Amino acid sequence: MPGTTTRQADALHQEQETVDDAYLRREELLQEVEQDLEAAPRDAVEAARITSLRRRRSDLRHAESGLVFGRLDATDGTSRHLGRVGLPRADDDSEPLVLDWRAPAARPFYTATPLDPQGQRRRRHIRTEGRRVVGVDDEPLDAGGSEGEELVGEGALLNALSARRTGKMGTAVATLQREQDAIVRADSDGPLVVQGGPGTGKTVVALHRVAYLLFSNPDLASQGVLVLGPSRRFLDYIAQVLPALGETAVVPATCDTLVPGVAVERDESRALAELKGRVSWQDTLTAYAHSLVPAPEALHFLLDGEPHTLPLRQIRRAVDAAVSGRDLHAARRWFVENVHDLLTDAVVEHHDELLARVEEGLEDILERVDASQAKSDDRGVHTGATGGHVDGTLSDHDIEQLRIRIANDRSVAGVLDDFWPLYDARLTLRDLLGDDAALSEFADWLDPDQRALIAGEPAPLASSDIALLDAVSELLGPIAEIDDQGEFLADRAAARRDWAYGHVVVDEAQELSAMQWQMIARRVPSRSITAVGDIDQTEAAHRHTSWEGAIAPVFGERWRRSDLTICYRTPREVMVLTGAVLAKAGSHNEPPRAVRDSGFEPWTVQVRDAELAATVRESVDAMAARWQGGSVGVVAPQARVTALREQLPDVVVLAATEAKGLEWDAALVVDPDGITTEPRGWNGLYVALTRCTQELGQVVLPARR
Ligand SMILES: Nc1ncnc2c1ncn2[C@@H]1O[C@H](COP(=O)(O)OP(=O)(O)OP(=O)(O)O)[C@@H](O)[C@H]1O
Repeated sequence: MPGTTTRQADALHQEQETVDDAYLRREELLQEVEQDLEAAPRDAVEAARITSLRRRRSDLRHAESGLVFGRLDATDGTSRHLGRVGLPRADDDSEPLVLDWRAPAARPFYTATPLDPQGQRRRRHIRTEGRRVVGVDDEPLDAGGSEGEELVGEGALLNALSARRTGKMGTAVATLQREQDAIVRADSDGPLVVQGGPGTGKTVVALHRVAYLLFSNPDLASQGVLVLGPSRRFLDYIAQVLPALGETAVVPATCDTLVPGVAVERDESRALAELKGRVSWQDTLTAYAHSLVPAPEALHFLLDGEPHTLPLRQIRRAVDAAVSGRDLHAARRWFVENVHDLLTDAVVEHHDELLARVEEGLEDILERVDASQAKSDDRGVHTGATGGHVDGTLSDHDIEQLRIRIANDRSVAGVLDDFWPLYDARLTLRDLLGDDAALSEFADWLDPDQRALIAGEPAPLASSDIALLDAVSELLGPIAEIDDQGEFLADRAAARRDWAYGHVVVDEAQELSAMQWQMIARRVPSRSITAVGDIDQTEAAHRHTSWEGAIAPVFGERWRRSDLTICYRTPREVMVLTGAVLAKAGSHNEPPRAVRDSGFEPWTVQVRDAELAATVRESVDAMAARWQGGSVGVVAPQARVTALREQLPDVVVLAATEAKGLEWDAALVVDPDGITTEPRGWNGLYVALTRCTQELGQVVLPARR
């Protein structure tokens, strides 16, 4: 229809003008920020302003794509453009040229429907390639509607979803759906667990939530946000999806990298990973750390050749006072200071006794000398702070000097070190884990075989040791105060094990052991946590089958749950296969509903072992030809991966474990039965089947006996 084409051309033209204005305005704003940044900070207020300017610069620089992606036309005749960052007009008072997607006024863009138009007449998605507007998708919101209109901006969404997958994760900021938006903007008090099946946008939601929280809660930038992902590859996503995040207040990490200066040094069996992830370790380690508090005894010191003894009674009191509510090293510091005081008192007392004895002797002599002379001497009065050096008693200053000398005395320090040594966290953990007798005392919930398994492990750290090490480090406390260093908050936070973050986001949260949850809880005293995951994709050794089982040991009842129910990745043709697989995995959940058809029926070829290699090669080549410009991936049982990789050097070949979180246009699942016999069983196959955005092929071998 020519009329439609003209209207479309007009719309493109009109939006191009806005987009051009927006890029110009962004340039101006960037220049202003650069100029402001040239001035060196003079004080703390200035320094905070500089930090916020840097953040603004980073936001502006990284908003190159998606600078403007939408428009809302209200029923009152006003309209607003939306984009990745807000762009105020030069005369700050009027409506911004572009509204930040995170601003409250932008919300109807993600939530308005014809049934609930929220004062809006039309929603427009503006598609751009670079700086060029290539399309607009309009959705009338004033035409009334029916129940069950599930998708927001359907045209733009389906367009985005059918785009080729290049291996890089795209941004979904323009097409976030209602149930996703509700989670992105949810309150951040207390733990929020988001359950979503494959392809429901859990990672998308988690990362956009970080951006939203930082925008809506400026204080968060000074506390930092920890984003925990399953792997380095996930962490790279952060830079791809929300590039501006990485530079300032966000610390990306995996559970294995959470303790600064410590890395995983070896693999471990699933049996050991499961055992060492149990929450019972928290009590075990607490009791073990407590056993390191020394048993009180009288302490003997030698100062300036003089012996001094602090009796058992005093030491017991000092130890008891020190340990209450403190970690072991803080208690030790408290105790040591207390002993320095006690020792100072003892020396002063000793000095006074000596003096008194000298005075008694002197008085005998003085009685024999002229009484008037003795009177004028006035030696019997203790003048405290001022007269000490005159009359032989110690002044406050003398006592302070004495205390300093005692605090720096090597022999005193030696006695205290012997009595209450400093503990290295790693050696302490090793001492416990490597000692069958200690394990039977402090971990009586382990049976003898389990103890032997743990005590027989080599010293280098495995992944499950990191969470145990973190718990031990917390119980011991730092040996000395740590200096905060680094220009950006993210650098300073990452360098400290004891940094208290304002919020923590966890992706693939179903994989966390109870001890890893403890490790996270320690880092966010406010418990402001967003955890996204799919309990049905659990791979970790603990194999939790419910969020209650996974979370309750650490958070009890104090957490909320939200569900994502729509699958944006995997097409309907494939998702219908997954219900049976999920049931075989023992899940009571339904797979998520697919949002679209791909038009490709999943296919299966049966081969004998001898034909496997050739069939896989052929299938991959055919898929690659069909999905040019996109991606093809192969998922196979672990035991076949090496051989397949040699045979297909140009294709990604992964075990089901490694494929979690990834997606390709086409996926070839090799030997699905073999995948179900791996430790993850049917859950592994569920992951494998849900990796494609368009086409699924399966190469099946004869059933095993
Ligand atoms: N609202 C959206 N708009 C556009 N694309 C989206 C949207 N939500 C999700 N997607 C896309 O769907 C795909 C799946 O998203 P994502 O990887 O976040 O899902 P997931 O739930 O983490 O999946 P998995 O459980 O398999 O790891 C990605 O390509 C993502 O970009």
